[in-house]
Amino acid sequence: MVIEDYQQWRHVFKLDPNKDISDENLEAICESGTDAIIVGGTDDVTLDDVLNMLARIRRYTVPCILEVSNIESVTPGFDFYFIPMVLNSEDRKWIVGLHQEAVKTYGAFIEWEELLTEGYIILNPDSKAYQYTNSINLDEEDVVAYAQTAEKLMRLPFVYLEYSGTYGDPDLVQNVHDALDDAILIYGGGIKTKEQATEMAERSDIVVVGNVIYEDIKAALRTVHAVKKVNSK
Ligand SMILES: CC(C)=CCC/C(C)=C/CC/C(C)=C/CC/C(C)=C/CC/C(C)=C/CC/C(C)=C/CC/C(C)=C/COP(=O)(O)OP(=O)(O)O
Ligand SMILES: O=P(O)(O)OC[C@@H](O)CO
Ligand SMILES: [Mg+2]
Repeated sequence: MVIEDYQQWRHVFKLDPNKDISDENLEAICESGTDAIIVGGTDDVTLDDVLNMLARIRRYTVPCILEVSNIESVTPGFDFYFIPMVLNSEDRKWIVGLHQEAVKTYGAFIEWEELLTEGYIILNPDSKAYQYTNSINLDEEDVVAYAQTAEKLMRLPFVYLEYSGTYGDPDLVQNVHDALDDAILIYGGGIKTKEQATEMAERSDIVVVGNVIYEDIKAALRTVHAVKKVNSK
């Protein structure tokens, strides 16, 4: 796979290693035409579950990424490793602390070109990810400034507006998109319909669809075509 391929991605499914999915549904997800599969979750992500997910997804040609949530569950074999830095966390460990520890311990074994950093901004106070990472509440100006900090000062390839579990504010997503020049804007959270997928695809670069896979597989699959139909970035 060409390393720059991700710059063209528009739609990604996120599979939680901690949740069950049938072979039939996994095949439908992998063969859906989505651009990539992210394996990731907030808590209880184990090496066994990650390895199992990787082996099952590798039966298909779709690119497969591990979004690292803890160091114990990292394994070779993924196309990319997405590394979240939670910019609005109160606790330095989620911004750079765990990362420094991982580099200190495993630096010699890391294939750096496989790692891509995501400037995470977590916006749903009720989500597990928000609570787990001690994130803080932001107004719109703060969000835009964090996004620009990620792009202009930290030069991160991705800014991730994370509404995990709830549908976000399209105007805010649009304003963040307008404020960015180079970073790829990822939107994730609460997409359950093709209309929502379209709305967020019009305002971001990559749309992530997660939980609905486990609730309504047909609705999840419909989001792929909806996103691919949107041209404007
Ligand atoms: C190839 C190989 C084996 C070499 C070794 C390479 C190596 C060690 C690479 C790692 C290098 C590195 C710098 C790692 C970073 C270390 C680390 C642990 C960083 C912390 C990352 C972080 C901030 C995690 C927080 C969790 C988080 C933000 C998760 C986001 C995902 C999310 C919101 C998922 C949705 O949640 P879900 O669980 O689905 O929630 P619901 O159940 O409510 O839906
Ligand atoms: O699970 P949902 O709410 O679709 O969110 C997708 C993704 O952004 C979660 O990290
Ligand atoms: Mg989830």
